[in-house]
Parts: sequence; structure tokens; C-alpha cells
Amino acid sequence: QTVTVSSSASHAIPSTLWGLMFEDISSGDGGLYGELLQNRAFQQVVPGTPDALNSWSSINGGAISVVSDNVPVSSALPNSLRFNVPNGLSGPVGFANSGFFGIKVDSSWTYKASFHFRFPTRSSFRGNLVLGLRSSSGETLASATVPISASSTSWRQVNVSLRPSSSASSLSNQFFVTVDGNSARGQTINFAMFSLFPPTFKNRPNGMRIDIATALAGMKPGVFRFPGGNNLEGQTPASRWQWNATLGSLLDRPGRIGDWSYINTDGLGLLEFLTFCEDTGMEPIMAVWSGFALGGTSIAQDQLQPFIQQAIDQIDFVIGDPRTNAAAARRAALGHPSPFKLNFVEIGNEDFFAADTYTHRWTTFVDALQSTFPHLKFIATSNINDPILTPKPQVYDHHVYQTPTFFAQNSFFYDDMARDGTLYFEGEYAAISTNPNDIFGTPADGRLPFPTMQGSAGEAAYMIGMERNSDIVFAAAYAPLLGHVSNSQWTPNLVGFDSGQVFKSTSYYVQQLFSLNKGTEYLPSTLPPRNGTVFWGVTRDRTNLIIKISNTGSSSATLNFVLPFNVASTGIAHLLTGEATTSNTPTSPKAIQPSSHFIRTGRRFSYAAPAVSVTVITIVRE
Ligand SMILES: O=S(=O)(O)O[C@H]1C[C@H](O)[C@@H](O)[C@@H]1CO
Repeated sequence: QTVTVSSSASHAIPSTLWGLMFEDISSGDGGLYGELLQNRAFQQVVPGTPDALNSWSSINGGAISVVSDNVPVSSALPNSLRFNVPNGLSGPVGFANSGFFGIKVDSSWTYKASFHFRFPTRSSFRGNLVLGLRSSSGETLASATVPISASSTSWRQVNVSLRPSSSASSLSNQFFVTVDGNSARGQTINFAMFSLFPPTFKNRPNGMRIDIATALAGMKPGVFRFPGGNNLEGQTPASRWQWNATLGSLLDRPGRIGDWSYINTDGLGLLEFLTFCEDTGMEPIMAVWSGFALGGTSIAQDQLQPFIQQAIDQIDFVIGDPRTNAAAARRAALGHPSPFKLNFVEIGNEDFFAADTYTHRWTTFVDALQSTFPHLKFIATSNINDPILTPKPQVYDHHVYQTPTFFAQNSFFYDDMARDGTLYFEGEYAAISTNPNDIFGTPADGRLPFPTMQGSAGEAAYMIGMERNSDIVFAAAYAPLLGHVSNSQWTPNLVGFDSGQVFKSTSYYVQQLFSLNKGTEYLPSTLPPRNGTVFWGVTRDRTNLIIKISNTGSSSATLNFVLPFNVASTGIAHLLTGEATTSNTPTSPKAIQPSSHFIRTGRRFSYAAPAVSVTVITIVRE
């Protein structure tokens, strides 16, 4: 196959092209968000039920229960851990938290532990709390002693730093709090709002886990879509994501029942999202709730005003003027007086599930928001031009979960899209099954537990198409982004993790190769055959010519490039290839990784793309 490259660029490559889609789908709490304790504040649990004590356990007979405290630590956190020391015990007695399927104990880290406690009954008792980190077999790895007295019934906060004496060999470790069973016999102490943080990305308080955040930043992503995805919507309007409930002190965040069957702490909230965007150079694509909850409730058009006002306030928190706007003043009070960067606001999520009411919800929201924020672009989430929406959307968010083959066969999906001023955001895409008749089924029925090399090559073919059409595709994001390998609501995920490490998939490497070698202009070239198996695209930036190739076929393919200008006689081929069905997994985390090779290049050169491979060639321009 000969590929002739044009000397003049057709369009600029948007800086926003390759980005991240984030929602809490076993990915925020216990994942990207740095908090190490699960069920740290007993948010949204029912006192007295087994779930209320999720992740908490007794040590040596300590009696623990979750109670609705008659003197709650805050109005947002009504529940406390009631701890009682029965008579007749000796030695350390207390309770422990097992984290999110483990807690990594690293002796090079300083951990920050915090909790609030109060004695419900005043007494002359004085004693010591011993808290810290221990292996599940009971070996103490780090500890601190805090003197306490029952001289007052008011809440007091404990803050201590913990430096493990040694790193634990396994992840099954716990955070613990104990008292001496004999001297504290009969005592009752209430606890609330526990927190245990490792060092965080950019050392941000209430920040992100370093290894995961670093892996995400390592893709140099252009955009960050949040807070969902389904997790924006709520099963009912009352349990929808609400920006104002995710701000400020952790004592003021009630948490919510998320849309992936577990409670969200909302410790990772709107300001943390925006700060993360600034810390990694991503532009936010922020969603507002659009009046539809996943349980099926749509808000009637004449009842939408409060939700529209909440959306206006959410946007004002991000970009408003603190001198004239209360929501913006909250942003300033939280330490960020200047506005954040924001150009795109998404109205809802996947509203093709509720297209019949989206027609009025879209109109009512966009009429109000566009007049309040004239410079923003609003993204529609129903199917493209179906139903017809008023006003006509400037942007659509298109999602596709499919087989590897589908992606290879749809590399030209955007070539046929009308150039009528509409922009497109490929907000979610991934090869998730090999079974075209059951895309969302179980692994037994073709679902992928982890991305595979053939899935990643299919995605690369589709991405080559989006790059070619990046005059109208301004952003795209693989979804879901993150998944805990021990407990996920969805597979495959771009990045897997457990409480100790990060697992980068073959699809992660495709995203990274494409994003780090984006180029700034698109150079048209001989089009790949639409129904072929090999796809390529050419871009350039000031220093490099960049050629992206995906060979989704089962045999090597040689491309003969003919360039209209001089380039260096040696280039670099960044190659990702391996067996079609191979994945990087916790047991084989580095099964397939990119490798870089020098290749001979020049005005004319050939490159043999191996079967099932993705290659990014970079050549210095003369
Ligand atoms: O069950 S789905 O609707 O397919 O869920 C998908 C689509 C939704 O936007 C996102 O939250 C989720 C996984 O990324």
C-alpha cells in the first residue's frame, strides 16, 4: 500500500482531542481519591445494620456499633461509631478499618490520620488512645499515643502523623484504634469522621493518590469529563450528584448513594476535580444534572427552575465573579478567587434513555444557561439529531461500546458527518466484548475483563478516524477510566488498580501514544480502505512528522510512504503489539508494553506494521 502525504495541512488538531472521562465507578473512593479508609464517616448508612459497620471490625472484644448520635459531629454527619470497653478484658482493646480491600503500608510515607471523638458521659476517666497501622495478623507497623480524658462531653479532633517502621509485605493491613482493656473497662467513647491519607499528588490536602494520578497525568490528557456518566444522575432526583454538597470541610459533606451500588463520600468533589484539572493541564467538561434520574423520573418542564438555578450556581462556582456572585464567593473563600477554565458544559448524561423528556429539558436548561453564560458551549447527550432539539445543539456527546472489529469497521464514522458547525465529543468509547450479539454481557459471553491487544488496535483505528475528523471531533475519551481490580462495577477499564499498585492496560498505552504524539496540524494522505484492516493518519508539529498506524489484521502490512518534503533519514517507531487476546492483568501486568525502535525514514520509506499492532512513528522534520 502506498501512502502519499499532502504538503499542506487540512486543519489544526485541537489541544482537547484526547482526554479522560471520570465518574465514581469503583474509581473515586478507594481509587483516585487519596482517602485510605472505607466507610470513614458512616455516611448514608442505617445505624444498627451490618452495612453500617462496613470495613470496621472489633479488636480483642471491643464493642462497636454505629449510632445516630444525639450530639452529632456535624449536621451532615449524623452517625457516630459507638465504642464500649466491656469488663474483664486486658491488653489492647479497640477496632480497626480494613481500607478498600487493603491498605498499602510504605515506610517511606508519612500518613496523616484524623478523627473526632467525644465521651457521651462525663467522668474522671483519663487514659490513652493508641492508634496506627498494623498488619492483619496484628503486627504493629506504625503507632501514636494520644492522651484523652472524659472531663468533657464535647467533640475533640485528633490529628497525628504516622511513619511506619517498616513496609508491609502484603496489602492486608488495617488502621486501628485501641485503649488498654483493663484501665478503660466500662468506658464508652463516640468516634466520627475518621480519615487516613497517604502523601497526595502535588501534596494537595484531600488530594489524589499519587500513583494513579501520575498514571493519568502521564497521558497528557486535554480534557476531563466529570462527574459522570451514570453517577451524575441519581436513581432518584433526591440522590442526584449535587455540586454544593461536595464542597468544603469533610464534616459538611453528607455523601450520597452513588449510581454504581455503593455510597460515595463526595470527598472527591467539585473543587478537587477542578484542582486536578489545573494540576494536570486538563480542561474540564463539566456536566450539570438535567432533570432525569436513572430510576426513570423526569422533572416536568414547569418544575425545572430550582434545578436550573442549581446548575447556574454550579457554573458560577467555576467561573463566576466572587465580588458579585455568592457561588463564586464560595470558590474564593475556598482559596481559588480566580475563575477556572471552562468552555463546555454537558446537559445530563446519555439522555437517549429519556429522549421523550429531553426535548423539553434541553430547551429549558439551554435557554436559561446560554443567556446567563453566552460564551459557553452546551453539549447534548441524546442521539445525534434524534430527536431534533431546540436550540440546535452546538455539540453532541456520542458514546459507543462495541467489539474490536466494530471499531476497525467504523474508523470512518465521522467522515460522513455533515460539516454544519456542530462539534462532536466522543465522550465514551471502548472495545468491551468480542460478542457482537451480547456487548454488555458477562465474561463467559464475550465481555472483556481487561482490554486486549486486539481491542486496543480496534480503538486505535477508530481514534485515527477521529484524528482525521478532528475539525469536528474536538474531544474523545475512553471509558470507564479506572477500575479497582478486586471490586469493579464494570470491565474493562483503561487503568486497573488495587490498594497497592496501578495496572496500565494496552488501551492505556494507545491513549498515551496518541496523546503524547498528537501533532498540531493534520496532513491529509491516501485514505485507508474503509473496509480494510490497516489504518493510518499523518500529523505534524513544529519539529516532527507523526504517523499513526493501526494494523488490526492478522498479518503484517507494509506501507510505502511518499512525503512531499524532506525529513530525517532516521525516525523512531513506538510500537505496541502482542497476541490478539492478551491483556495486561494483575498477574501479568507488563505482558504488553510499548517499545521504541529506530527505523530508516526519508522522503520515501517503507514500514511493516506487525499483525495486531499500533505504531506511532515520529520523524524530525528537515
Ligand atoms: O450502563 S451504561 O449506560 O452502559 O453505563 C455506561 C454509560 C454511562 O454514561 C457510564 O456511566 C457507564 C460506563 O462508562
